[in-house]
Amino acid sequence: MSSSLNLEKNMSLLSPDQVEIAKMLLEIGQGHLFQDWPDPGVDDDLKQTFFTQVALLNSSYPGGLVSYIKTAKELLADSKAGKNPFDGFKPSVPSGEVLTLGDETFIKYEEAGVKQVQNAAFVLVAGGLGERLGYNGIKVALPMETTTGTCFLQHYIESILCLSEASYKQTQGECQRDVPFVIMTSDDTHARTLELLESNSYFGMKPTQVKLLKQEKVACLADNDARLAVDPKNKYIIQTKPHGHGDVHSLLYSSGLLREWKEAGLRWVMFFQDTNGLLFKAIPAALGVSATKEYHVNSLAVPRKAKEAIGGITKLTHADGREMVINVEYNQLDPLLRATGHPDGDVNCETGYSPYPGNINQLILELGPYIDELAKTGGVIKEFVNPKYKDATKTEFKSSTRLECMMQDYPKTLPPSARVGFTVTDPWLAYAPVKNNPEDAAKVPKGNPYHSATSGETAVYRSNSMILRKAGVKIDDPVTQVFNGQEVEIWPRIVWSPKWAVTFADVKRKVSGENSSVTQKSTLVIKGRNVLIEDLSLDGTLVIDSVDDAEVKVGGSVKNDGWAIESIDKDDTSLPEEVRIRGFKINKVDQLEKSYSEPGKYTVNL
Ligand SMILES: O=c1ccn([C@@H]2O[C@H](COP(=O)(O)OP(=O)(O)O[C@H]3OC[C@@H](O)[C@H](O)[C@H]3O)[C@@H](O)[C@H]2O)c(=O)[nH]1
Ligand SMILES: [Mg+2]
Repeated sequence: MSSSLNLEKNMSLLSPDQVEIAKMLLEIGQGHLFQDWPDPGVDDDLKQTFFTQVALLNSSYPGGLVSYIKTAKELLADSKAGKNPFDGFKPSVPSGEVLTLGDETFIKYEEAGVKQVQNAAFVLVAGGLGERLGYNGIKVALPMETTTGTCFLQHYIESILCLSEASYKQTQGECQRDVPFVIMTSDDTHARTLELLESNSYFGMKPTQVKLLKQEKVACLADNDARLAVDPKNKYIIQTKPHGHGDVHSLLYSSGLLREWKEAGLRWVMFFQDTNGLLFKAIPAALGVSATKEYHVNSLAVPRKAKEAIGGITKLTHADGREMVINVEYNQLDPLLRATGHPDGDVNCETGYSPYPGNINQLILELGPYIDELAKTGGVIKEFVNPKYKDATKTEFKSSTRLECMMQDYPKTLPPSARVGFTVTDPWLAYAPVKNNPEDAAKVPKGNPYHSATSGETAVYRSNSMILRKAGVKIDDPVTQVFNGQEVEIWPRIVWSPKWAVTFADVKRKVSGENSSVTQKSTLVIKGRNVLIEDLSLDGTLVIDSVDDAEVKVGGSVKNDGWAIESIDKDDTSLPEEVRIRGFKINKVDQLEKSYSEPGKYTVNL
């Protein structure tokens, strides 16, 4: 009563739109928001800010606040009742396409995939703050490895550019379009992402080729009645929190981009996450799988260690016959298994891995069916709520909560006829995210991936070393070292630019001879496009660069003191944060640097 009285007294301050909003708030049980509003004349500016915020919360959510609160009430009631979202479903292990780098099938899919890249749009979800990592900058600005210092965003953009170039080369004569690249940002990341792009000339992309879509936060809920939570310090501000990466679907839909892409003849939308230096090694082959198997949805997966913080791809079969292959998020897999006759829950099987493939949240959707589905749903993804209750009565929350959604839940609303599949790659090939801070990473169970800056970087060297091995180079075994309390394998620091190779076929073409070798302490950096390695023996550091029109054949023997990986103290505040979160730095003692700035053919015997 007092709330609506307070509101009524303030009516004269409100525009007709604001009056509508106020009425709507009362109708959906949000009268408490006006409870302590003073008479007109006091805080009038703040009251205007309040309505501006509510209008934004209302317009940025499909169906507006009415729909948000309605869903919130339902989900909060389910949560209170302890209802299992997978009630009635039995999990089993699905079968998918398994790829092994370098074998015939892999090469075949890679080739098919490269052809399709020109028909793809790439979408990076990068609105997350990275709370678990605790890094102060945006995650896409972090160096993917510190041998060259290339940041994630640069690597992603160069990979997309080089892949699309390779795609046109394979299908000569067809028109060349600029492959679209969308980045979903949030208030936490938007300005800094734009700044990173602008200060680096978009890393070689055309600014028109890159679109930033900013997701808005959603309103927080204070209690089981879905009453909106206000800022404890300012009653005119509603608390907000991120809604999750699932927002990407409604944003793409409402932006009109999907239609534009369809009209331009595109066929695929590829989604990926902010920090995974390995991802592009698997993208061509995975896209090849999508094209060959005509998958509407293809999720990339890697073998998963039990309890690893990655979702498990699971086949769910309902008692009523419904079936779906879907990600079960890492916090839900164990309870689901326990509730359905697997008393040990989320455990490894005889392979040493969980039988459920690990979702790396790299999704390839076929554009046509994707648009059709979104036309039905408006891009709304099934949400969930995860309140932390004060006690077992579940009547009060420890802090406010909100609805969330995940992009990989997209297939949940698909009809049974939809072609949903997944593709599993080698564990070392496709996934090494940077998510955990050093303290938490050091606590990860032995044998499980750390998902830290330390493991993210060392995984790049491991993967490149393994790939060169497959291409016939003799690569020394790694040594085990401990940085920031994590035991990691240190392989030779081999890094190449996407210009040099975006597929395994590229690597094979550029490496020849039976006698190439790289010792464990070595660093090899290949920047030039047409650098051919033939019978090169490396024990130290070699950096090769060349202009695009130069072809440089490199062989012979290089020996120098090279670049050393050195331990640093993560608490040494005189070092940059990017270095401290790794626990090591590269000490560049000595190197051989070769650079070819004029077009031509060169044969170098070092
Ligand atoms: O609101 C958000 C939240 C997150 N994100 C982005 O979404 C991506 C993933 O976010 P997180 O790192 O928090 O995701 P999580 O680690 O919790 O799990 C995610 O990745 C691993 C998979 O196995 C999981 O199934 C998937 O949910 C990041 O690129 C992040 O920037 C948004 O763009 N908006
Ligand atoms: Mg998260």
